Amino acid sequence: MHHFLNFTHRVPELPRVDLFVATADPVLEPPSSQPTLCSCYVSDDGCSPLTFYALVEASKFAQFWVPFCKKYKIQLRAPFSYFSSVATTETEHSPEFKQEWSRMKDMYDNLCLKIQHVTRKQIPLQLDGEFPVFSNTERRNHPTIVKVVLENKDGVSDGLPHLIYVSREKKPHQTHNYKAGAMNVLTRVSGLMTNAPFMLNVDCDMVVNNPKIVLHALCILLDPKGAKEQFYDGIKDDPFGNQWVTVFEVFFSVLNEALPFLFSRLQGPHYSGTNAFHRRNVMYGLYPEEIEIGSKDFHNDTSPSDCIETAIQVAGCEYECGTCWGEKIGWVYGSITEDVATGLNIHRRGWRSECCTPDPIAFTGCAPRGLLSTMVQQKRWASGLTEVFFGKHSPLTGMIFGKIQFRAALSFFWITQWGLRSVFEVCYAVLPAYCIITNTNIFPKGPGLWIPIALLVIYSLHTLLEYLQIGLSIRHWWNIQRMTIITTTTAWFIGFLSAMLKLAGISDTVFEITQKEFSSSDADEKNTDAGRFTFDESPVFVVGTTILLVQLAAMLIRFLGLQQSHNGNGCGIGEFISSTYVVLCYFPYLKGLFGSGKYGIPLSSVCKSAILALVFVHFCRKQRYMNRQWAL
Ligand SMILES: O=c1ccn([C@@H]2O[C@H](COP(=O)(O)OP(=O)(O)O[C@H]3O[C@H](CO)[C@@H](O)[C@H](O)[C@H]3O)[C@@H](O)[C@H]2O)c(=O)[nH]1
Ligand SMILES: [Mn+2]
Repeated sequence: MHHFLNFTHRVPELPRVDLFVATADPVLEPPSSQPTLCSCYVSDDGCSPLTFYALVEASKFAQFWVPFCKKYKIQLRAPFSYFSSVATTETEHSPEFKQEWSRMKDMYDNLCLKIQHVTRKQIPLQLDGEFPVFSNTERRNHPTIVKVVLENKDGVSDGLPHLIYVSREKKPHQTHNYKAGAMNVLTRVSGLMTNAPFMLNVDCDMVVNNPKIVLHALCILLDPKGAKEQFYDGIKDDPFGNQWVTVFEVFFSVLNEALPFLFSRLQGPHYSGTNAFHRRNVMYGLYPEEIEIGSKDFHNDTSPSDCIETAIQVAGCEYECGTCWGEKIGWVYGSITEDVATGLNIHRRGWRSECCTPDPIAFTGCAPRGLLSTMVQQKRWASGLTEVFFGKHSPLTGMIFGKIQFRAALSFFWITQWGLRSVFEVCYAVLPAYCIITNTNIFPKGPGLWIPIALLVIYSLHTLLEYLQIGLSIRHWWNIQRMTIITTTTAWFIGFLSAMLKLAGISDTVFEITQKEFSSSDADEKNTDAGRFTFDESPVFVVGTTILLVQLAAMLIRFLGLQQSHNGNGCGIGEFISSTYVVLCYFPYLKGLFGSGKYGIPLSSVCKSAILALVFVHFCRKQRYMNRQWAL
């Protein structure tokens, strides 16, 4: 990352950029991944001496690594990705390069080893020297820690940029607003220290893939603003549906295109929380018409270490009390998908956003690699989006009272109804089973049945073509179809329920961090886990198992002939096909019923599901009985 900033230093007429990295948990987000993105402002919500240690060590490494990259014009500057991609030593390189290359490789391996040892507690972290501030801290209870890890004192244009570690103050009973809170603290701290007119924020699980991204983005930003992300290092065929390939290919590019035939041009892609550049002024709540391009000079000449005292103040718990932070200024509070809420809030002021898609792609990131982390993430999104849907910053109010254009509002509407939609998805998933049990129908009989069948076939072919067109496999397509059914009916449903509990004032939603699963390709081959479904006792799996058991019970009832006798208009083949389709989607769960260890659904979850399924069957049959009485 350093080099971009240097790049911008070297071209004096370009404005500067402050880079924010958020990290929150040294266990789920192992710091060994962080040196890959050496950065300007690092927020550590975990208040972890480990993260700080990793940062200090990484910055030492950077002093050798960055000159090496510059000398040999290396594009992929994240050492993690650079050294794991093969074919670097062998071919037609000069002996000098080879020698330096292996020296860098040794240094990097050494760095990783050091961090690993400390992570695995093989070497205790000495809390002396730089570290005593961490000695009496708890994650949820500690004063602000601000450390200047690197400082480019003399403003050397070729030197490394400032690197600042910030762990904002936490008090046990004070809400800290998760990532949004962290970003707002960085906005203020950076405002004091460097105050660049633009800022780039990335999550700790992102890797910079194209060192020229800042230049590319600035080109756009000197007009509007850019946001775009892609994922690297995914599992083949995306078994848990996390890579969002078609979403980025289709949805984002559509949002970004000028589609002249309908209304006006869209306002641009949604802010998705990471890999985005913002104007500082936008984050300060300004409207487009309040800004005269280039009129305001953000420059300040103080050096970061002069501002530590003030920085500690603005990173304190009480600083925001009674202010507009999280409301009109900065990242918006009140939703655990702060990105959508914040994006909406920016668009409603009439700003436009734009995708920046240089070649090679600017950022690569890490998508959850297992079912458990997928569920955590999807559940959080469903809760957060539901909070936005019913909250003050909903797309509807944005359109009516703000400047969100009609079609932009529709796209926000589409995304924020994910949680609510799950209620319908669950109903649809159990409806065929209901029909089979009660011997009723939802589909027409005879030739009329061809209508829903044709719809299903057309839909499947259409989506399949979308995948094949961009070179994805049929397997990939099916994985996505299946995971769509599974996540919408389980994780989203639980997420929706927890958002409802929050709205009812019963409990609060919690930002559960997704595990960052970095793995190199050779580890992946040995790792038989890749792509296999694993389960735990989360309620998410109870919902899924219940849906499956309900279908199985319905089929059993049908085969045992326990359905009520036909009165000419009973359940037909359509309902049966639908129910089979649900079972097909839930096939990994069926295997899970018989699996053992983490590959099996825990007995307690199976029992809960069985009880729920029995209750469902019971009510179906009671319902049928009541219907019959009513008919008589
Ligand atoms: O209290 C917290 C919680 C999280 N984070 C950081 O937030 C980022 C995103 O968390 P992660 O667990 O990686 O969630 P993802 O589901 O991968 O994140 C997506 O969804 C989030 C909203 O739900 C957005 O904030 C992210 O930018 C977007 O990539 C990470 O850098 C965390 O360190 C904090 O700084 N403080
Ligand atoms: Mn993430």
